[in-house]
Amino acid sequence: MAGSPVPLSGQDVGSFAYLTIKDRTPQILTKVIDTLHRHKNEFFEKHGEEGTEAGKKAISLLSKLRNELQTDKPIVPLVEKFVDTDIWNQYLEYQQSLMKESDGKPRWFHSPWLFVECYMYRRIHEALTQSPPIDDFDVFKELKEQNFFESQESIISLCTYLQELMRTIEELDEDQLKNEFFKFLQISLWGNKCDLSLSGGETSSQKNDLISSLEDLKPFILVNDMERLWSLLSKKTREKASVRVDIVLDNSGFELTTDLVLADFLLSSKLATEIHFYGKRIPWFVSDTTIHDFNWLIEQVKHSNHKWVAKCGVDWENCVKMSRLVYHDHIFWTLPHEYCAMSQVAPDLYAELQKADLILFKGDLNYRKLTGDRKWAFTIPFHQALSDFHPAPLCSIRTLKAEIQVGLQPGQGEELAASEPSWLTSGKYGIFQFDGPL
Ligand SMILES: O=P(O)(O)OC[C@H]1O[C@](O)(CO)[C@@H](O)[C@@H]1O
Ligand SMILES: [Mn+2]
Repeated sequence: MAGSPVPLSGQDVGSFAYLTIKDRTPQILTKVIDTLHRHKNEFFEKHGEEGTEAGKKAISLLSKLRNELQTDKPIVPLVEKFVDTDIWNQYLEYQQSLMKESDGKPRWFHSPWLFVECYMYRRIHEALTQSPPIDDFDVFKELKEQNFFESQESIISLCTYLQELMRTIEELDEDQLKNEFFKFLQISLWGNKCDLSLSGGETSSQKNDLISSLEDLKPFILVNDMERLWSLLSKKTREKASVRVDIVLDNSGFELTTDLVLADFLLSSKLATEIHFYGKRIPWFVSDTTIHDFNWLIEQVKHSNHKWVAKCGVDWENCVKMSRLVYHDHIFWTLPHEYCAMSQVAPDLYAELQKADLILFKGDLNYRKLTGDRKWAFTIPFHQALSDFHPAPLCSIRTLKAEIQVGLQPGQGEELAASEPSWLTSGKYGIFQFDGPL
C-alpha cells in the first residue's frame, strides 16, 4: 500500500520475525517430518506399498523445503496445480517486482515475514498434494486433537457455566446481560493464548479455570473496546429482526470451543440471530481450524461423558442444522495477501463479509493481515492501519504474538517496552480493537 510503512521482515536481525524464520519454522518442519515418520505404518496399512512410498516422497519434499529455508534460498513458484496456485505464483511475481536491489529474487530472510511464513505452510500443503494417496493427510491433526483433550477441565467449566446461565438468561436485566457478554468475549480472547505455532508445535492447552481468572487478566487488556461492541449489538437488536455476527476463526481445540461458547451465548441472549464462521481450506499455522476440525470438535463435545458439555454439543449441532451457525471456508484466508487486498482478490468473500452487522477477527495472524504486518507506529489509529478494509464494523480479538500493535495511547507502547521487553510477542497481553461507526 502506497504511503504505508514497510512490512516486518527477517531482514531485521534479532527481530521476532527473524527469530521465527530462523528457529521456529524449521522446528515446525522437523515436527511435521517426524509426524510423517510416525505414521509410516498407518500409510502402509491404508494404501499398501504405495502409501509407504508416498510417505517417503512427502518427507523428502519437506526436508528439501527445510534446507531451502535454512540456507535462505530464493522462493520458488508452486508447481502442483491447486485452486490457488496461480494466485500464489502471481503474488510471488509481485514480490519480485518490489525487490529493487539484490538479485531480484524474494528470499526467506529478505522478503516480508507474512509472505514467507504463509508460503511455508502452503509448501507443506504442496508436499502432501504431491504425494498421493496420502494427499489429504493433515500433518497437524494430532496436535490439534491433543490440545482439545488437554483442555478438558477448562472446557467442562466453560460449558457448565454456559448451561447454568441458560436457565436464567431470560430474566437478566441489561447490566447483567452486558456483564455476561463481556465475560464470554474475554473467554474467547484468552482462548487465543493457546495457539501451537508460537510454541513451535509444543503443547499449549488451557489447564486452569479461565472464568475465575478473568478479573486477574483484565490489566493485560491493552485496548478494550468491549463497550463499543455492546453498544453496537444492543442497538442492532433493537432496530433489526435479524442480526448477523461473523467470526473469522483462528485456532481449533480450546480456542474454537471458546468461540462456539461465545456464539451460543450471542444466539441464546438474542444479541445475534445468526453466526457465520470462517475457517481455513488447508492445514494452516499448525493449529488453525479447518472444516474437519470444526466438525470433529462438535462431535467430540456432543459425545462427552459430562452432561453439560454433551448438551452444548447437541445444541451446536442443532444450530448448524438450522443454519443459525454457518461455517464457510474460502481460499483467500490461506493466501499471503493483507486484507486490504480482499475486495480485489476475493470480491465474493468481501461481499459476504459486508452482510455482517459485526465481524470478529480472532487471533494474531488475522491482526497481522488486517494491518498488513507493517511497522506502524504504536499510536497510528486502527482505522488508518486497516488501509481501506472496511467491509462492516469489525473487531480484532487477539493476544499479542508479533511485533505489531496500533491504536495505543501516546507513551503506552514505550512504557510497556521499558518494563517488559517481550510484551508484543509473549501472548500475555490482549486487545479488543474495534473499527466502525456505531
Ligand atoms: O494463532 P495466532 O493467534 O494467529 O498466532 C499465530 C502466530 O504464530 C506466529 O506466526 C509465530 O510463528 C505469530 O507471530 C503468529 O501470528
Ligand atoms: Mn492460529
